[in-house]
Order: sequence, then C-alpha cells, then structure tokens
Amino acid sequence: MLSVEDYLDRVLGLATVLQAEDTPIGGGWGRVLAQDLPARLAVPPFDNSAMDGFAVRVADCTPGALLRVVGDIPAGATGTPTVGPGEAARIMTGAPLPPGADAVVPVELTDQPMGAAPLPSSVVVRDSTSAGRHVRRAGEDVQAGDLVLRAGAVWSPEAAAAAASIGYGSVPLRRRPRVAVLATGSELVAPGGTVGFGQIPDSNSLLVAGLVERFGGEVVLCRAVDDDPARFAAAMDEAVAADIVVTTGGVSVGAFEVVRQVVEDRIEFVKVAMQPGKPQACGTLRDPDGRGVAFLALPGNPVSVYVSSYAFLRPLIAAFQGLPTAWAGADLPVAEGWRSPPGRRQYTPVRVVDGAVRPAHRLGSGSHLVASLHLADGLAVVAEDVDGVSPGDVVAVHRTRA
Ligand SMILES: Nc1nc2c(c(=O)[nH]1)N[C@H]1C(S)=C(S)[C@@H](COP(=O)(O)OP(=O)(O)OC[C@H]3O[C@@H](n4cnc5c(N)ncnc54)[C@H](O)[C@@H]3O)O[C@H]1N2
Ligand code: MOO
Repeated sequence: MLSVEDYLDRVLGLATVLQAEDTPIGGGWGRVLAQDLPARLAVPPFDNSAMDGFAVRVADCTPGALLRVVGDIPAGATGTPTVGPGEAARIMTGAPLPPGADAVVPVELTDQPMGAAPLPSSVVVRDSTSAGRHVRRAGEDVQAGDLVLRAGAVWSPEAAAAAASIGYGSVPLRRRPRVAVLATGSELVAPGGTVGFGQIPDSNSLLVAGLVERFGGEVVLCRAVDDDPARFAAAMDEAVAADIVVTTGGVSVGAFEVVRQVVEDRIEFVKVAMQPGKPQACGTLRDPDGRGVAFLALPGNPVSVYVSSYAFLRPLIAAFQGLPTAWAGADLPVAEGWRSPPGRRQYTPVRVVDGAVRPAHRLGSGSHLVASLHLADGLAVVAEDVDGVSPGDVVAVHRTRA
C-alpha cells in the first residue's frame, strides 16, 4: 500500500499552474493574483478634509475668531481658492485641502448651520484647533509605488477595493481549473428520482461538484453514467476537455468496475493506506490534441469520496492555481472515542463542540454514512499506528467548514 504522502506526491505531479487572464477587478472572487500590484496612486491621493466644515489656518483660530469665507470646496472640486491670513473656505468631506489651510473646523464647531445653506461671507469658529486636525494626508494609507497586493493573493472584495484605490481596473487573475465530474454506477438514480430495487440516489456527483467550487475550481461537466464501458468511455471523451477529470466509483476489484476497465491501460490503480479511501487511481489522460489532462479516480463510497476530495482533489486544484497545498489543522482533545484500523491513516468526520472532538456519527468513519456528513465540521486524522482514540487523547482536526 502507498502512504498518503506518496500518493499525494503523485497527484500533485499532475498539476500545471494555469495562466492568468486580465480580469475586471469587481469579480473573480477566490481566483489567484498572478503579479504583484504596486500602487499607481497614493491613498489618499491628496490631502483632504475628513469633515464637512471650514478649512482654516490654525494660527487664526482663537476662540470666537471671525474669518472671511473665500469660497466653497465640494468633493470633486477641480480647483480650490487659497486661504490667506484671517480667511477660511467652506469644505466638504473628501474635498481637497486648499493651499494656506492647515486644519478643518467641523461645521458644528462654528456659528454656521449644518446641511444645505448658502455660502456665508464669514464664519465664527468657537474654539482653537491644531495643525492637521480633521485632515487626511496624501499617502498616509499607502504611498505611490508601495507594493500593496502580492502575487498569490486570493482575490476578494477587500482586494478589489484596494486595487481600485491604487489605480487598477483590471488585474491578472489565474484561470480556475476546469473540472469534469463523472459519477459511475448502474445503481444510481438522479436525486429526487424514483428509487427502484437495488438503486440509490446519486449523491457523489453533486458532492464532488460542490467541493470543486469550494476548492476554487470551475465545474464544466457533472454527470452520472452507468457501468456500461462504452457509455463511460463516451462520457470520458467529453470530460477530457477539462483540466481535471474526477470520477467516483468503479475502481475496486469487483467484476464490473467500469473506470478500471476503461482506463487501466493508461492509469495505475493503487491502494492507499487510508480509511476510507483505500482504492485510488490517478494519472494523465490526453485530449484529442494530445494535451495532458489530470485524472483522479475516487472510490465510490460517499464518505470515501468526501475524504479523498479533501485529501487529494483540494490540493490538486490549489496546485493548478499556484496556491500552497498544505491542509491546515489543529490538535484538539477527544471528548468521545472511536476505533481506527491499524496500518491505515483514518479520516473521521467529526464535530467540534466547545473545542473538543466527537465523531459526527456513532459508527465513526464508515464510508457509507453519507447522511451524517453534513453534521461534521472537520476530519480528524488518526495515525496509521493507532487502533483507536479515547477521551482525553489529542487528534489533528482539519476543518472542512469555517
Ligand atoms: N473484495 C473487495 N471489495 C472491496 C474492496 C476491497 O479491497 N476488496 N474495497 C472496498 C472499498 S474500501 C471501497 S471504498 C469500495 C470502492 O469501490 P468502488 O470504487 O468500485 O465503488 P463502487 O463499488 O462503485 O461503489 C461503492 C459504494 O458506493 C456507492 N456509490 C457509488 N457511487 C455512488 C454515488 N454516485 N452516489 C452515492 N453512492 C454511490 C455504491 O452504491 C456502493 O455502495 O470497494 C470496496 N469493496
Ligand atoms: O477505503 Mo473504502 O474507501 O473504506 O470505503
């Protein structure tokens, strides 16, 4: 049996970092920035007022001083008057500070009314002020030329707001890997369909497709096919238009393992020392033009699919995007124990309640326990040389949901 690490190395060897596309900044959430973004503009771009009020010279502002008002400076003003000794200019939040002024007095601290009012010819300031009061200085957030966003950043509304502020309208974001998902099994019925004798609803295709999106991929094909080799081969012919093809089921040692039968001449099938998820296969397929397509065959049991998706598909999609592939985990105490098969690394769906770990289902990591998966907020990892965990033991838990 291969170790999880050795198999993961094989899987990651299938990845090629995808090229970037110039993308409008107001979308593409979750995609990866391909280049550093230095600031084309300072933030703020010019000295401006933080308040609606009057731009003044500090030296003039003794309590009760009467100042002559020389003009109005709304936000968006393309020019400003100069404020000389004994003078003030009415100014709005975000408007450029005029030459001569070195502070802003909010309208509430003057004799003038708040809100829409004609420009007064003079203003009385109630109090003294200090240099820079209510002024936002150019570049106090970032200076032009500063490196603001780094290659490898995951694109987000916050990143977009920063990019807009420093002068970008579009940025190079890596394309998402396109993923084709094929569930196999003659027993499968579409979700919600009538389930006859020996049939079960197909849950794997939508589980994997949803996880692909969670992991940052784009689902381009999602389908269930039966165990007829010709029909599966035809579906694979379509699937190889993607960057990654993921199948579920049909990889074990039964008499009708369709995935194995159709691709075994090109792809090596292995056993990985993990539970669930033991039978696996990965390799490179070719599209009709000879382009390499990453292929991942997951076992059919739904919890095996879930665990294998987190263990192998998640890092594969990350590698295609040029992102780190490590899986963050934390050591947490066990509140309720469970058994684990010696010689295989076990991944158990668990709930974390008050910082302590319990299995999401009393049967632990049973690979068919699909209806309890939604109760889990993480996968606990039990080492190969351990045959169970007890209350008080510590296990590594990888969060599957925030
Ligand atoms: N003699 C042996 N039998 C099995 C072994 C073994 O080592 N020797 N390994 C077992 C393990 S472990 C696993 S995992 C499964 C993997 O089998 P396959 O990948 O061939 O998967 P299937 O047989 O097609 O399905 C397994 C199970 O999952 C259900 N299933 C399949 N697809 C779906 C779907 N889309 N939605 C919901 N459920 C699905 C299917 O009905 C089966 O119950 O092999 C063991 N056998
Ligand atoms: O290894 Mo299987 O994935 O236990 O169900």
